[in-house]
Amino acid sequence: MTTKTELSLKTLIHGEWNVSESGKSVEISSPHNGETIGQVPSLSQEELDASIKKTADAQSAWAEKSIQERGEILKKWAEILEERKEEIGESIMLEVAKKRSSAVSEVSRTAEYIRYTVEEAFRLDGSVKRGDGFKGGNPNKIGLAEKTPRGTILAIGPFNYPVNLSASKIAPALMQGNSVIFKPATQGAISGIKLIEALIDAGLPSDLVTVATGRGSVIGDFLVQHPEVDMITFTGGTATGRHIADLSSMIPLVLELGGKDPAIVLEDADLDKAAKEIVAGAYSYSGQRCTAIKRVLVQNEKADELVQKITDQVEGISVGMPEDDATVTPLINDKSADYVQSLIDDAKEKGATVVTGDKREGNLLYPTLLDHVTPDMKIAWEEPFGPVLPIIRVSDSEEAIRLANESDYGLQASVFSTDMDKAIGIAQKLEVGTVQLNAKTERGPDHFPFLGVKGSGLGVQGIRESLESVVRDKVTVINM
Ligand SMILES: NC(=O)C1=CN([C@@H]2O[C@H](COP(=O)(O)OP(=O)(O)OC[C@H]3O[C@@H](n4cnc5c(N)ncnc54)[C@H](OP(=O)(O)O)[C@@H]3O)[C@@H](O)[C@H]2O)C=CC1
Ligand SMILES: O=C(O)[C@H](O)COP(=O)(O)O
Repeated sequence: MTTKTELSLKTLIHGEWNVSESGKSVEISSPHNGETIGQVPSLSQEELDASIKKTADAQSAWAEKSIQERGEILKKWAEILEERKEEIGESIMLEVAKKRSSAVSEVSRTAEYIRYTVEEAFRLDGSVKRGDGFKGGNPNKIGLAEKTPRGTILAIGPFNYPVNLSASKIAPALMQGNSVIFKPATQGAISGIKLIEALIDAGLPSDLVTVATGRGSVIGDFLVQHPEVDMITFTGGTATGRHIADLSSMIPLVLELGGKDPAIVLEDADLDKAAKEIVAGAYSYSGQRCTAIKRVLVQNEKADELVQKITDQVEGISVGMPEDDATVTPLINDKSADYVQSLIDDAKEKGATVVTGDKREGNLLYPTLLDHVTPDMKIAWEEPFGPVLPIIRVSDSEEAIRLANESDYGLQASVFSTDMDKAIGIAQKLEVGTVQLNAKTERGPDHFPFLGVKGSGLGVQGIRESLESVVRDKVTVINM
């Protein structure tokens, strides 16, 4: 069902589907075969400015609708996405070279996310306080602390989950009565437009969303600093996140950024289980997941055995094209592949052993396992976003904890041990958002809080947490 016809897509601007007034567009090609899939409008600052104002103006009427009415539209959105999952999945597959089955399941996962968001929003309430709860306070004062929308939310998504990580920002924002400026990743923008088409088809008033297509390097700073933007929720690289944090002023930010998740394997671990989880965690979607396992810290005594078990599995990973449902597919672009290759080359020059892989065809990198990686090598610290896993051998759990925490990142970590007390003790010392005991690092289930510390982020996502992030308190005091 691969679409060979080029699409000339319109974006949602001024409440209508349109191209850019300038006639400019950005061409989108498939990472795995270079074929042009289509063009998305490259919007100018003037166009964006007018559309953002219109979207901001539409917000108060939306907030006045009942939560039931908003929920009905979002539930319909989920239903349409489920109906269109093959078509939208195809688009994800072509745009970001994600294997077909994962691309389709990303759409179903998104529909579930939206449904849960609607249900969870019904359960969130404000609070009532009596004035005499504070010493010297007056019982005749009753404070009603309601949750009110922040206004207009700028949602910026990454390429690797162009539908799921966009909807997981847009759905909570709309459900809570906000309007949305959606900046999709350019590589992923076609899928992002299809996501919003489904939303408008579900009955959302079209001026409530502006889809800000165009390169982030051209329009990003303008969007981030726009005075009508009341909050930014962003997923992407740490450098971009820091840049956004520096530019924006006096507005709340939620940032989900990069990671360098370690898998700590203790001498008493079940090595078969650890190897299976580590391989799935490190190489799925070619390692292009913020939550991918990006280094293994294993105790010396068990390192040889673990490396052998991991190698056996890595050599069985399917490598190829997303249409064939291969696990490892070409990376998002040549630049990314060059960077991953440079990390491999640096490690080799400094004495690491290539156990398997280190083979490249254009931007297709074969799954690579590096052993005897040491802290002087870049790959011990930098985030590759590709299918390469470094093994760092450690003498004890204290060294593993120290190396884990010396990272600039702090998204997730895994601890493999059959001694739960010991594993929990280590988990408590790790400076990360989430620790997985005896399992790979991953975001789901999606209603769990999801956060990174240090260079991995700011604020919390998850369903309840995302809903809470897009509202603020509004207090009315009844003076009886
Ligand atoms: N912690 C998490 O939950 C996740 C983190 N990530 C991280 O994201 C990175 C890979 O994703 P990638 O898409 O390449 O990340 P980028 O940071 O390159 O881009 C993310 C988004 O930001 C936009 N952007 C670029 N410049 C600006 C700017 N100046 N102002 C505002 N927006 C801008 C991009 O637009 P454009 O595409 O047009 O450049 C894109 O929509 C990895 O580091 C990964 O770890 C990814 C997924 C999840
Ligand atoms: O972008 C990412 O990498 C995701 O947030 C991770 O999600 P996953 O763990 O479900 O792949």
